[in-house]
Amino acid sequence: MATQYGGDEVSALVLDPGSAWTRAGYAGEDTPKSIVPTTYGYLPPADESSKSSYIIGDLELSFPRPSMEIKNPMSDGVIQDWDAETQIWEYALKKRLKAEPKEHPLLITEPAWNQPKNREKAMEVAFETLEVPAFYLAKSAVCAAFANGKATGLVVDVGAGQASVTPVYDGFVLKKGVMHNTYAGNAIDSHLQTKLSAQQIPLNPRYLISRRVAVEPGAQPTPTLRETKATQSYHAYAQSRVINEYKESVCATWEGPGHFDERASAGRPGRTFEFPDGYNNTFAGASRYAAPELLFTTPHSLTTLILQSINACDADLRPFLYSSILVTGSTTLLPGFTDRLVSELQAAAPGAKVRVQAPGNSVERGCASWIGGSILASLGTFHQMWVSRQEYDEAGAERLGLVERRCT
Ligand SMILES: Nc1ncnc2c1ncn2[C@@H]1O[C@H](COP(=O)(O)OP(=O)(O)OP(=O)(O)O)[C@@H](O)[C@H]1O
Repeated sequence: MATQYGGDEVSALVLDPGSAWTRAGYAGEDTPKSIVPTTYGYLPPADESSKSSYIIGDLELSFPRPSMEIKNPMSDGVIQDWDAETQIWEYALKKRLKAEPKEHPLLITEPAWNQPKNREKAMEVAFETLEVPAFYLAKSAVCAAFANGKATGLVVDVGAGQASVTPVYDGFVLKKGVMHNTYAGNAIDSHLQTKLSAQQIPLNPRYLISRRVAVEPGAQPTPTLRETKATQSYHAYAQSRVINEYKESVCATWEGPGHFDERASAGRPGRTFEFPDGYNNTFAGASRYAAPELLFTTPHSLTTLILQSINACDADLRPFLYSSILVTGSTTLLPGFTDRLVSELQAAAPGAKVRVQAPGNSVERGCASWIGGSILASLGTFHQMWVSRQEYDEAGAERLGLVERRCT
């Protein structure tokens, strides 16, 4: 479906920058065609006459390069390094999607806690660098609600860098109820890394292995390793990829009621996993359930975040929010997550009618913000909402006011 813009029918572009993945595609489509890691490689200038360069993309990061450092332009869900982020946007839109941003309006999603200066900067990059004809910033949580056919609800998003809770009412964020913290996928990964190292599992990443030798379950692996000049940050990045695979294949959330119980989990089946260097074993009990516990047991657990968010909203809205919780973000794909969330909330708010909606399909769960942005930007009425290039040019020093006024 195309968006009416300036009398012409052109599809808008939709860009959803996340801390793990930057998703891009055409409005009206079901899924983003371009999904690029937000983590990138940085090559410093070799000498005074050369320039630094950015290495972007899964494949490009599958092997180390001398002096390439691995970085991430985001912190706290918010863009900090605009030079790098701009390169990632250009890569996602031009190289991967093969789109020409000059010809399409662009909708970008943002977290509900984004700061005005950062919003202005996103608009500046869109108009000045990507040279788009029109631009809009939409709240990720509002988009995630739309993707699930809702204009009102409590959006609980657990991704890589952060977990957030955002009340959405009639398509608008209720700002006083926005809560977020960093207990999400990356925090689970760090916990797993500590535990796996304590078990003497070497976590050799793929790039290091020149030959793998089959070993018995639980035996130390005996691969032939390559000599490389990988930086420490590249090695850590490559290890984090292995931990991610382990987590996604082995880990689960203890579904409750109550916290993870070592004895109760004793009869549960384990999961077999083989590391790239050949180490393999069947992992059960704490190896599966302990790390995801941190979502529910830290002082700032997801349950606390949700209660704080609901209690910050008007009392007459609270029952409705309890009964329209929507979970999104790929960390919520951990088996047992939704059951545990329901059980924790029922225990913490007895009497409240708790209902949690979680799309079954992993793409819908991970890409909900993008999908909602795709729906929003393809609505016939949306063309009235875009900030046009003319408005941007005319606003001059008032650009901050323009983005704050128009992209509410
Ligand atoms: N099947 C799975 N089980 C558990 N965790 C998963 C699964 N699939 C992906 N993840 C984790 O989800 C996180 C990525 O979440 P998501 O896809 O929502 O990214 P994002 O939108 O870039 O994140 P953020 O919300 O932090 O910006 C990673 O930590 C990844 O390991």
